[in-house]
Amino acid sequence: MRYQTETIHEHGTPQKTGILLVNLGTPDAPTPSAVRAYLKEFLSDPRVVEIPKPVWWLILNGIILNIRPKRSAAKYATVWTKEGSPLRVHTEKQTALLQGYLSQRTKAPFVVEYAMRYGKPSIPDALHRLKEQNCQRILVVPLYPQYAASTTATANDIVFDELRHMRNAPALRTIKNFHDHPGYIKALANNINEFWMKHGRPEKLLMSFHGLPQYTLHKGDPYHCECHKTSRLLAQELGLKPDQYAISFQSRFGKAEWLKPYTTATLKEWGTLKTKRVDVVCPGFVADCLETLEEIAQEGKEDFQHAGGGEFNYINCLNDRNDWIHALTDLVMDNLQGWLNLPDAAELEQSRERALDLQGRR
Ligand SMILES: C=CC1=C(C)c2cc3[nH]c(cc4nc(cc5[nH]c(cc1n2)c(C)c5CCC(=O)O)C(CCC(=O)O)=C4C)c(C)c3C=C
Ligand SMILES: [Fe+2]
Ligand SMILES: [Fe+2]
Repeated sequence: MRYQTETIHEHGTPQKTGILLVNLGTPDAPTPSAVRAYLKEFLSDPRVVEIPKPVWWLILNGIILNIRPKRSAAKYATVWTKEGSPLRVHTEKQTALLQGYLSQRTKAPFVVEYAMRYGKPSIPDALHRLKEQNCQRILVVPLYPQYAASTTATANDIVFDELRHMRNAPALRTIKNFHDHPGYIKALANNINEFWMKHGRPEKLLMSFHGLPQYTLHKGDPYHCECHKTSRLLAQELGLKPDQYAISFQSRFGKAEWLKPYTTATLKEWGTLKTKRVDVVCPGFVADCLETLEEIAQEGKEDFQHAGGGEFNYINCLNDRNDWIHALTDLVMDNLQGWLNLPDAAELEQSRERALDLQGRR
């Protein structure tokens, strides 16, 4: 009786749990037209740009989409790989690895899919794929350690919107953030320590996070505080004293003030001070992308050294590291409490029979 409704529709097939990893999205190709389509979707999202629609529409279509696609495409071209955009390549690997790690941890049937908030594969398509594979429970995992309305919340919006149109909608859980998850912090520290084991320690470690407009802090985004907590925990794990590291915010977009200090300003200042060696890590990104490989590893290095700085190293994101995928598996398992005892196929078949009897259909 417990599974009456499902059994009529699902005909005794065992239910599965779906895990949906969501990242930001990336263009299909490093070309102005592909970048334009991507930017149009991204920058038309009112969760990302909070300027009244008519005004923003004119700026976006009149100026930004005429200038930025060409410039950004040239930047994308410098980081593009044979397999495609780094963000997509890493997210695909993370998806496949998580599927494997979960099946080692538990016998419960899982399906792991990934989606991009902008571009492909879309969140609605991924949700339908999960439903087709009989996932009646879905855990959404936005791959942003620190929560922001412009990243985490907008990904959730699309999920919720899609479920509104489903007759037999799955149960749904979302992960808000994991900025202080011990496994995530430990994986970040291991990654940095491994780099230092090979190359020695820098004079300064810069922890650079993606920026946000400053008004988001006053409007209530916990993002700024969560970035600070991540950096504090990471410094603690690495045994760094306050003068050995700093936090900064990168990727400023537009004319408004963004969270400070800016990454470029910090790197230029450290260059001017003749800092001998700086290592930069980007803990807010779990996968390398344009913002890390081009903006930090290339432009950041140039900013620092042009101002007079010495050695510059960019330390890669967590990508497909074993300890990080284990941490992600832990995070997922922690959020599946009470969901793992799925009914087996025989049990479902029995209750289906009962349900059909009750409906007088046999
Ligand atoms: C990690 C969290 C991110 C936050 C927070 C974020 C906010 C944010 N971003 C823009 C504008 C742009 N971001 C762009 C690229 C980009 N941003 C993130 C992550 C966050 N953004 C990632 C992972 C990427 C890389 C995508 C890739 O394909 O590799 C871009 C596009 C590139 C460019 O033209 O510079 C823009 C534009 C805003 C306005 C914003 C918050 C208000
Ligand atoms: Fe961004
Ligand atoms: Fe950028």
